[in-house]
Amino acid sequence: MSQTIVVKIGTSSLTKSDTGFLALATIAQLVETLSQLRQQGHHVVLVSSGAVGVGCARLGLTERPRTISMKQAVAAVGQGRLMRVYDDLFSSLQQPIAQVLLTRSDLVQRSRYVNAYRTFRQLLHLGVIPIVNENDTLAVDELKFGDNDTLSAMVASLVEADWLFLLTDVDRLYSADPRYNPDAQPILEVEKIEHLAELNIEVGDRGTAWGTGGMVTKIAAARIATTAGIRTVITEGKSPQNMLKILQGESLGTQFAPLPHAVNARKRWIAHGLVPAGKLYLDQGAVKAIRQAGRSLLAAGITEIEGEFQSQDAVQLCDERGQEIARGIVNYNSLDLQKILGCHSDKIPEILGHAGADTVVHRDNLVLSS
Ligand SMILES: Nc1ncnc2c1ncn2[C@@H]1O[C@H](COP(=O)(O)OP(=O)(O)O)[C@@H](O)[C@H]1O
Ligand SMILES: N[C@@H](CCC(=O)OP(=O)(O)O)C(=O)O
Repeated sequence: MSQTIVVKIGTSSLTKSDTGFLALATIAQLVETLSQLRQQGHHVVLVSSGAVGVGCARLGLTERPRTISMKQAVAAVGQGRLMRVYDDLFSSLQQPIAQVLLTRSDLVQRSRYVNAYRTFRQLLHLGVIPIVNENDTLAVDELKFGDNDTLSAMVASLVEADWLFLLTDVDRLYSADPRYNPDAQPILEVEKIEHLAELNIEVGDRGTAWGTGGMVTKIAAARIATTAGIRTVITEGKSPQNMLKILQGESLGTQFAPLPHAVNARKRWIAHGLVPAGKLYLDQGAVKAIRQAGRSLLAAGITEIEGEFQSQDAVQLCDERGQEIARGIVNYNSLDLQKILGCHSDKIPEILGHAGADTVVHRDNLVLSS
């Protein structure tokens, strides 16, 4: 059966850690594996990091740039070279590819999100492998994916993928960073992403010198993807052919099972496409009504708000401890909400001087966090 497969490969797998040069054997194997998946009839998207790493190698820089302008300039050098290598290798296997550079803002507006979806579907329909990266050269700091693990999960959700493979320089997730903890235990399967906290996994604060985010962002990506009904696998980048075995049912890497009841496309956009502009703190009753009974949020259940936002912006709904329990589109701006929080809905017209929506966040615009 034809499946949609998104594969993300990190800088740590694409380049040699000692020289920064391209890991050509790995890239060739990746290209062969992805072409094979296409020949088997699957739809394939590659999310490839490496623009900054390859750009640095090209310019003879020995460490990752620190300033934004330098990083953006270096990425412009590296992205072109990276695509040239991919195109040479894929062309020798008669596999057409396309470059898709995304910025976070491309997914915030619903119409642009839907437009991106249509472009991906068309490329996949044509049998092309889109190669995606963040548009590092133009992305602005306030509105960035920041790491390609998150980007790949959002792309997987956008294209309604069945699988997300995160290829990295470790063979799977461990109970702690195996680089510093020789006793770290391998984790083979995560049945429910909500149970991950119980495993007490130590992820450190970052990955390799060239990677961005380390395991933290891979786990965040798994959270986004599994919520969208996508099976997610963390596995070794230097053996991309293992993906074929995993698709045949072999237990390699760490596999995160998809949630059985994936949220619909619009709610996925609310949860991950939109960037929250504020926080609403809820009392226990409201948390229970939203979490357990699937109700809308009313002004009466809000105890405090944070941030300046407009009506129809996305906001985080948090419990009393500040833990996010859901996200949604708010029906009031922050100034009005400040006046009506804690009040019964009947009192809203009197307080504001005009009739407002009955709900602060309607349940159709509200998505529970996993
Ligand atoms: N619990 C953990 N299990 C496995 N690896 C971990 C863990 N915590 C941190 N890491 C580190 O994450 C690194 C991979 O992340 P990163 O360097 O960002 O790779 P990539 O370039 O593939 O995105 C590994 O090399 C490893 O040192
Ligand atoms: N967009 C950046 C990569 C960002 C990133 O997440 O890197 P990595 O952790 O190596 O996957 C680049 O192409 O260099």
